[in-house]
Amino acid sequence: MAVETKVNTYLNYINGQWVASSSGNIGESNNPANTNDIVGFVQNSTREELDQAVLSAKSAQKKWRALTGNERGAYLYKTADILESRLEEIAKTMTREMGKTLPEAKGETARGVAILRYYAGEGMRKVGDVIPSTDPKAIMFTSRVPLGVVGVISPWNFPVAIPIWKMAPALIYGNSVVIKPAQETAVTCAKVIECFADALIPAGVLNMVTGSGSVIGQGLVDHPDVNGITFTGSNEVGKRVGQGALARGAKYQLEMGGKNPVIVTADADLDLAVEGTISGAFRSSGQKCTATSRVIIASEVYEQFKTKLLKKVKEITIGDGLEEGIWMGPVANENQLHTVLSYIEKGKQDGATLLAGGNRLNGASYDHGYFVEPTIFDKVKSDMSIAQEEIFGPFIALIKVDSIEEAITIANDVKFGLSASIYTSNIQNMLSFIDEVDAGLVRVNAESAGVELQAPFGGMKQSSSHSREQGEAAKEFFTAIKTVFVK
Ligand SMILES: NC(=O)C1=CN([C@@H]2O[C@H](COP(=O)(O)OP(=O)(O)OC[C@H]3O[C@@H](n4cnc5c(N)ncnc54)[C@H](OP(=O)(O)O)[C@@H]3O)[C@@H](O)[C@H]2O)C=CC1
Ligand SMILES: O=C(O)CCC(=O)C(=O)O
Repeated sequence: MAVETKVNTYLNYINGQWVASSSGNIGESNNPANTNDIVGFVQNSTREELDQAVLSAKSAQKKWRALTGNERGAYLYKTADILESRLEEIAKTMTREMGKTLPEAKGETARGVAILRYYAGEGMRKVGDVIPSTDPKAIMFTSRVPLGVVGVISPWNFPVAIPIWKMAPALIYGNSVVIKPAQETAVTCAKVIECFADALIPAGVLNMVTGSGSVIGQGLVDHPDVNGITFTGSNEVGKRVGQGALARGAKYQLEMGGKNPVIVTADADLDLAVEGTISGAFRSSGQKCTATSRVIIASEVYEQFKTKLLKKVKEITIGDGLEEGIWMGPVANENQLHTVLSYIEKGKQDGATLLAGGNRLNGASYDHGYFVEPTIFDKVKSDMSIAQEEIFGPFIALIKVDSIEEAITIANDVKFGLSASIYTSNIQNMLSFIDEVDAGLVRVNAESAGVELQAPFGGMKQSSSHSREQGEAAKEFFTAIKTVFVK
């Protein structure tokens, strides 16, 4: 619950109470479109608060798991209704806190509502199978039990959808939760938690502790009473989270980076491909793990595609995402800005040609924000760092190829394997791509970003811990299977 001051201060939510951190230390959450705008103050918490949250989650979980799935689902339905009634306000907070445009933020909040309803319904679906035993007098079946306390570590790029797609399945299957959201978007997360609190979720079942990744995030990873950790964020931190959880035998799930390719073949509908490239690469300022970052184009249509792409990129309006008519907002923070600008320099140094963008935007409404132009590099080789490393900004690399085989080889020539897309009208191209591309999400004649909540989501190679989130797949992580033999 917010404390009424001029700029609200957001508290931790522990054991059903909104409480300040004993550190007395609060941090500012700023608007990346205008850093003078303070969105709220959030707690920089200590390990003690984390311990209290885990303790209350542990004791509340026993009663929570004893409820029927239907009863747990009722809390999620109620939370969904409350979130829906606050959609506009929470979406605006999201735009102010991390920069994506208001229509995108509204879409994401609506997606949060839909995810809650999906998992509320999951409380009424089957949890096991009957398996024939070799003993004719026995019955054998599987059942599922919750893990216990689940730690959620979430990033700033989807501040409503990602926390919800982790918390909702954790809760419906009978786990209790401690969430540590990215400090960057802790205000938006606090508002989501308010919706659960207003739905009267029992005390201790859901807890939020804000603070730094190295203290609260690492604390969750190391805590002996946290039985499962679900993480989305960078590869570097994700690997540390996985290693920490593995070291003490906790279950873990990691969703990390991408370097997602779009292949454009000679027979593709080029207008459609350009539209999908622009949307996949530059929506949310390219800050999606599923964003397009490499465009691999058949030599026959390379120049034609490039001309159409350059024309379309010029139409992008950049500014404060709260303003009408703005298509692309700022990047989320100063670090992101520096990362993007440094890759622009690297691209030039490595010998690629800057085709469009490449600058931080200056002047009147841009001076207090982290605005960078949509950037396109030409003549990129697959071994250049701009073609290999996740940049997480409005940045694409164009690569020319002479065959579908070469296109797929280049598409796979990175350590990531999250999402991949192809634009083609040739069925054989489609089938080869679907079969051979290393990606957890394969998209044909559609942009690389775009996830449906009822389908499994996750990557191959270093994009994930090989697990899947969302849809029914979430059950695999948030429960443990028991095989039961009764005679
Ligand atoms: N796959 C994806 O969707 C995302 C990928 N990224 C990638 O990561 C890059 C950097 O973004 P950044 O925000 O720094 O990502 P991080 O991986 O640092 O942050 C993700 C989450 O992990 C937390 N965290 C940080 N350090 C630790 C730790 N030692 N132990 C446990 N949790 C920790 C963060 O907390 P806090 O923020 O409070 O420090 C945040 O909640 C981006 O440029 C992008 O490449 C980023 C976000 C999402
Ligand atoms: O593309 C999407 O909708 C989801 C992307 C995502 O999960 C992420 O960027 O972390």
